[in-house]
Amino acid sequence: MASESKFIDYIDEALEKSKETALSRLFFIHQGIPYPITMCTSETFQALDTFEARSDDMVLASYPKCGSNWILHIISELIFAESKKKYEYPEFPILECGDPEKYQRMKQFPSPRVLATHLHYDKLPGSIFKNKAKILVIFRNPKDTAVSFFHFHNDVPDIPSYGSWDEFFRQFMKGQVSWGSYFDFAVNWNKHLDDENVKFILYEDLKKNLAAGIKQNAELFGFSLTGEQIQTISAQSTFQAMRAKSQETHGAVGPFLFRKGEVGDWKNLFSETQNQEMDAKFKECLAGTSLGAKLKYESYCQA
Ligand SMILES: Nc1ncnc2c1ncn2[C@@H]1O[C@H](COP(=O)(O)OS(=O)(=O)O)[C@@H](OP(=O)(O)O)[C@H]1O
Repeated sequence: MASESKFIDYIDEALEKSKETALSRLFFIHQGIPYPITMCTSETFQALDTFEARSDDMVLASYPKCGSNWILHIISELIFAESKKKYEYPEFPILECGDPEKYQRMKQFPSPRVLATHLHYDKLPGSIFKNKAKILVIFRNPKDTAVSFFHFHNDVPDIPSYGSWDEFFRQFMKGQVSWGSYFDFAVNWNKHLDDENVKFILYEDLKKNLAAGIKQNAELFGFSLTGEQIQTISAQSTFQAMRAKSQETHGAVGPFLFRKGEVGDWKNLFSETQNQEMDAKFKECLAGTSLGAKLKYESYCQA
């Protein structure tokens, strides 16, 4: 039965498709990047070229498992605080997921529209830049990102599982997971973090100081909120608060999506060899870069 939430309906449909999909058949490649056939189609990618961004669209760009649902929640609370109207997602918020007609329907949606995406920078529709939509780029340290990704596959009963953490790690390092390589995604974004209309936020910073992160997001998207409103949103955006409501907000997958919400969980899975391999990859791709410094790798991945 269809629920009241488009969000939950979409997730349930994707889970239903996942049940019949073996890991070996999960991906299709579009412009060199693997995407899950349960969420993306080449027809939708083709239609995405016709998507017209607006200058007041709020674009949330992240690699999977870096906290997009957290930021989506914060943004909808910011909209609620200012408009007093609950922000209902008229479509599943990941821009590249859904049926090809979604971009036609989106033309009718009132502003502001909130669009999340896991697309790499160079795969984003050109109208986002042409029409100067604001983009918030969310990053999380690669070790916790990989661990979160692995658990999502292996904990959710209907999503194809990997044989072991070691197998997942090998595929993650090769970029043969949904939405491709974390490191390609990062290298691509590294050149654009100082572009006009682009702001960066780090999962670990948000975790350390939620109120400051919420304030920063509010400023980027032009919300003027009181300190009290920021505190209220902070209380509703903690991991515990979001996990407690996750079934209501995200359906059956909720408790798996809001799994642990910690920094440093990688220490429970990474072997010494895997640590060395990822440290070397980080060095090769990001050492000495602006994003490399912003990720605070020594603090979050080596301490
Ligand atoms: N409020 C809050 N505080 C701290 N951490 C949070 C919060 N909300 C979501 N999360 C954690 O974000 C991870 C899921 O990331 P995404 O939402 O980007 O996942 S997805 O790619 O859209 O499937 C996933 O990380 P792990 O718990 O490590 O698996 C979520 O728990």
